[in-house]
Amino acid sequence: MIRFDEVSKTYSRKARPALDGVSLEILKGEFVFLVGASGSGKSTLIRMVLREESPTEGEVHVLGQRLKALPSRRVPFFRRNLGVVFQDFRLLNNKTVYENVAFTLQVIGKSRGFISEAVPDVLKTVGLAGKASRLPHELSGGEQQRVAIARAVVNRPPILLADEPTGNLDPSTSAGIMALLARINEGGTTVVMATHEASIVNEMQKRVVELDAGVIMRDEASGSYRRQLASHAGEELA
Ligand SMILES: Nc1ncnc2c1ncn2[C@@H]1O[C@H](COP(=O)(O)OP(=O)(O)OP(=O)(O)O)[C@@H](O)[C@H]1O
Repeated sequence: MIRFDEVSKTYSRKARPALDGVSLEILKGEFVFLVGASGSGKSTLIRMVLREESPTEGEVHVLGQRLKALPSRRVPFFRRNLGVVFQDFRLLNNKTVYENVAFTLQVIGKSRGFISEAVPDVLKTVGLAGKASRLPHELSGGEQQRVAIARAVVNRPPILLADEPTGNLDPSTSAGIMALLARINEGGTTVVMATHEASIVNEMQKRVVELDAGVIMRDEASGSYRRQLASHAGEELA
């Protein structure tokens, strides 16, 4: 689904690399947390999957496509396969919940009939069936993030990328968003989520890829926010 082969990224020649020799394979249907300190390269990795950034060295493959070989004019079409959610929701503030979700489908040329079925369906999935005509400012933060998730998945992309999707939410609202992401993942969507929130990662026990200064220092099939020592089962390292 997603493969990084020895990928490095240096934004400017003087700076240290944001990613440094990263090799990684993410399979269909996986739920993967990207963790690591601020500046460790999580967002850079996500932006590379979207082909918003290109590697300085190495190759990125997404859905069988070698991204380096993808012509720029085909990038918008390629991105239809990728749902994206950010910390700051990025909704269109003058459009209703319904219009925010419908808009993405209009842009890619879906028929009115398709849109009028798909939008109520996905709003129901994210728990916003009764709020279709609200404007974003009439919603709580958690509800706004649900709209953003609805918009990201309405076209049923095989991959959902989430960059700190719970970063602006309180713990109980975050738990609801994580339950929603888990449900979307159970439907077969591959989810890659960058986060700083230890409790969420510890709770979910999914694959954890930890970056440190652009290097993968840990990749566990079912892990916690911090590396666990086998001899100290259950006890976290500081
Ligand atoms: N557009 C850019 N131009 C120059 N340097 C950048 C750019 N984007 C990121 N960097 C640098 O690359 C490194 C990795 O940044 P990145 O945003 O990928 O980290 P992160 O792990 O997502 O951090 P955070 O958790 O704070 O979002 C940092 O040193 C950052 O300053």
